[in-house]
Amino acid sequence: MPIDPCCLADYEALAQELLDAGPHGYFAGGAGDERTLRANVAAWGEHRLLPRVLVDVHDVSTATTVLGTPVSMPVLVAPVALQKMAHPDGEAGMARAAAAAGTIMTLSTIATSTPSEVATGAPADAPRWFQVYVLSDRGVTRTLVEEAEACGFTALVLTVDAPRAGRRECDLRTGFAVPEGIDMPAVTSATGGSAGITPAGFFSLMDTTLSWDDLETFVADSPLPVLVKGIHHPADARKAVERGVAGVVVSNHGGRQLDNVPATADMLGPVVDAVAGAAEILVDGGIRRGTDVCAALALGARAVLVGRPALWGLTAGGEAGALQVLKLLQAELELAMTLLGCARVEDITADRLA
Ligand SMILES: Cc1cc2nc3c(=O)[nH]c(=O)nc-3n(C[C@H](O)[C@H](O)[C@H](O)COP(=O)(O)O)c2cc1C
Ligand SMILES: CC(C)CC(=O)C(=O)O
Repeated sequence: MPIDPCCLADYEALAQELLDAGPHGYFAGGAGDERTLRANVAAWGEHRLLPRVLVDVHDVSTATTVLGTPVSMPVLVAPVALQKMAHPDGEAGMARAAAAAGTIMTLSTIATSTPSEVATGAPADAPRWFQVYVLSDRGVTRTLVEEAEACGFTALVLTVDAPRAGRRECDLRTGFAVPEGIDMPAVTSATGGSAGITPAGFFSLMDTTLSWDDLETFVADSPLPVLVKGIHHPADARKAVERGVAGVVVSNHGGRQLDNVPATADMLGPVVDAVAGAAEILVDGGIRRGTDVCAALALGARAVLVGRPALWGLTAGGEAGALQVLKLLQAELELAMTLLGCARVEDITADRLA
């Protein structure tokens, strides 16, 4: 790496230097005018933190649990497609980095590795989640989910905010298509090949009829806990909980789907209130600092996920780079907790918001 990155933005700059315009635009870009993409980052900064002093902070721990699973910190790796396009280490490298950091990695349906390749390429006992896109060819989805269950993934994350791709103008400008040699097994199973496919191409595989009844059946049939990802409206969070989900991920897909929706920092509180403790609430979008993690927890999230930051680390240094990013966020979180007067994650409550 050309410089010693000292914050996540440094990794972002490194990733931009290393990637061609097409892949960079796909990874970095958002929908439309990218208002929501920018708002996601900015809005965490609007929730100001209010320290309490003279608290014993000689021994601060970022450890917590998510759905009962112990993790080193309330920061998980979000599902991100096409990771071998960032670095040959791909999803297995990301899974090893998450395991080394003591946290959970979520594997995308549109990954460049199968669930079993990831499971064999990373420590067997590390917790991993599998993100589910329901494709029109439901047999492809079922086979992938069964493979993930068989090789030890511990939860399913059903993404519900992406029946089509948002209007991603970076991809239109660069004419982005998946480069030769990058295979997505799910796409290949559904179509016979994945060379040269565009974002519109892979989104055309989605089952756009997906409904609340499907969610109910999916949860009832799943041997694993199910989280639903892409919830914006508090009433939808309640409906998901009524159908038995174990967790709700407040997410606008990193500003990549419908532009002009609120920042996730602003959607979180109403969802927390609506769910009232009946399921764990996670949030993603724009988390770039340990202080952002503190704000999310103070607003009632159990944990956050990071998408692009982990990808910048992977781009910059493969598995080692992704691990550095996760460790950096953990160190920032530990420092923020110390200065906020919170020795334990459960001490980060609404009382610490200005
Ligand atoms: C390049 C890229 C690919 C993504 N692929 C998926 C995916 O396959 N499945 C999914 O549920 N979300 C996907 N997401 C959304 C992320 O899981 C997450 O919601 C988002 O990145 C969070 O915002 P952040 O990047 O600001 O952390 C993707 C995001 C990016 C940036
Ligand atoms: C391959 C896509 C379906 C992945 C995705 O969710 C995205 O690009 O945001």
